[in-house]
Amino acid sequence: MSDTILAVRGVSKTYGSGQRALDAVDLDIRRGEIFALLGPNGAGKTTLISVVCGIVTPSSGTITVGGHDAIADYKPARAMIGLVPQELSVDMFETVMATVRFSRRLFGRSGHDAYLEQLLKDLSLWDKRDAKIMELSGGMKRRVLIAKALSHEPDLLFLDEPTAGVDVSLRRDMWKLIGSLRERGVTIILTTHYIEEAEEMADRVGVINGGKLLLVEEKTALMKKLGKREMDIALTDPMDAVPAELVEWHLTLENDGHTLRYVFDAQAERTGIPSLLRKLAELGIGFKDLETSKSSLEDIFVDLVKTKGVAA
Ligand SMILES: Nc1ncnc2c1ncn2[C@@H]1O[C@H](COP(=O)(O)OP(=O)(O)OP(=O)(O)O)[C@@H](O)[C@H]1O
Repeated sequence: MSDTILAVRGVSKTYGSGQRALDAVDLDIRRGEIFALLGPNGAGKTTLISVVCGIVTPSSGTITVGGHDAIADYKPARAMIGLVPQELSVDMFETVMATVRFSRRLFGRSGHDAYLEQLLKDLSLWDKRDAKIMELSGGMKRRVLIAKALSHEPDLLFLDEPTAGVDVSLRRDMWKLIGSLRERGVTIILTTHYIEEAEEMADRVGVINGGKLLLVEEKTALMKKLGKREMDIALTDPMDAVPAELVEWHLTLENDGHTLRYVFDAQAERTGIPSLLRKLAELGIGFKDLETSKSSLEDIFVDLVKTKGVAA
């Protein structure tokens, strides 16, 4: 079994309107990973999902899902995919069970109620199986969309903005749920505006903007490579300005002059910390505490925006 479940090669899409939504995208998704596709509004995330799912035809390029050509061999390719769309796409008057059963049949799979029962239980929907969708809360409706997408036992699940507009506790529930899906062996691609979400969930992160995939990296490597560290020096006596003798460290004064902040490259061989501390001692500047912190994926994204021109 190949390790690559999805291969996107040179895929471009120009809509009839002339809008170029995807520009020569290459992407390999590994079996079993959680991949977060990060990008601002209009970056091309939904279009990328749509071409893989056969909803939008690419202008050029090829897509292979589990070895099947997603265009020439559409049916088996599509059967391997579950799609949780951004918007609610269910019949409000149907019951939960009828909705997932219908979805399963659409893919030519019948019976196997044991699977659906377990699925609804995993999604905490079993008690609501006979309720009409319109009677459910917003969070439950989202879970129905996931149940629907998983009804035919796909290998690859797309979640388009899984937590857009949901409150913090529901977002955390959703993250837990996504984690448990991965444990069941489902490969997951999620799109998100929330960097926190990518940071929490993803094994790898792709950043897309203007239809171009700007970067694909292991999340931890990305954070390590592009990460900066901060060191806050809590001063014994506050100061009005950074002394001229400390100019080479580009320090900033924070916290009403009580804290000196030093930002340094976590990967650099020389951090500059020992020499800075020596200099402080030389100048007789006393401090009570030193605290270092790592940058988040959010800081990294903001940096990328600056250096690669990703419009945030
Ligand atoms: N059916 C369409 N016809 C014409 N242009 C479209 C169509 N769908 C999307 N676009 C355009 O293609 C570009 C990419 O849109 P897409 O929906 O893929 O972005 P996105 O990253 O999913 O954005 P969001 O985060 O807002 O959902 C945008 O400029 C959008 O206006």
